[in-house]
Amino acid sequence: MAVKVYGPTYASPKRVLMCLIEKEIDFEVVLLDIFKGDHKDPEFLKLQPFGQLPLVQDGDYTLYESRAIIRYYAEKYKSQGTDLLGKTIEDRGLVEQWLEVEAQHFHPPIYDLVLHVLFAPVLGTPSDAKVIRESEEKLGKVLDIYEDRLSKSKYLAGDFFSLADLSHLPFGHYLMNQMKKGYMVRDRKHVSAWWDDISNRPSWNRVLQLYQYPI
Ligand SMILES: N[C@@H](CCC(=O)N[C@@H](CS(=O)(=O)O)C(=O)NCC(=O)O)C(=O)O
Repeated sequence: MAVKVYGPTYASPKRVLMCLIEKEIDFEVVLLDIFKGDHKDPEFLKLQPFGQLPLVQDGDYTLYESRAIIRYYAEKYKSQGTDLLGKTIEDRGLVEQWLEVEAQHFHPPIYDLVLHVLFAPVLGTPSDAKVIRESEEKLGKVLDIYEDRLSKSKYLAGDFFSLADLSHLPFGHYLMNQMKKGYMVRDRKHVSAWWDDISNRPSWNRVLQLYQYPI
């Protein structure tokens, strides 16, 4: 039975879709419309009490939190498709480190930029120039650390593409495209080369081809 992925058009679920494609795992999707409040429907909340996307259903097994889901499938199907976790426990430690860096340091400022630059005009919520300025400054400092790391290592965890790199694509795509802030990457030579490498993977282009972002 195929894995069911809820909310494929949104950014966080795209982490899951790319992982499933890299691991050659069949999936089907359930389209939901956040702007219509589908994710706050009582029936959905029974499955995902935080009312966020993605959610996956794999038979009787249900999982949410995109980074937990990609770790689960990368481990469950370690010997199938692309190895996204590295070969040694030391590799794995670095994959986990950079996954956490993405969640704790890269994601918060970029998420604030997405909300205040892209979603605010559509939702009629405030677009706070101070938040935008501070988020860009925070993200710039994070990308400076990435520039140093990627001057010594082709990918974040080492010489292999991993979940850590994959996890950056859905919101990095917003930065490079819809938000028109690609200069933050292009001004950093090694980050720029890394972004071109990971964003040109056939799996990511397949995700973009199948499921357009709502904004
Ligand atoms: N930590 C969660 C965050 C998921 C999340 O924020 N999803 C957004 C959609 S997107 O920002 O990823 O495109 C959502 O459901 N937002 C609706 C809401 O938070 O009410 C994960 O990684 O799965």
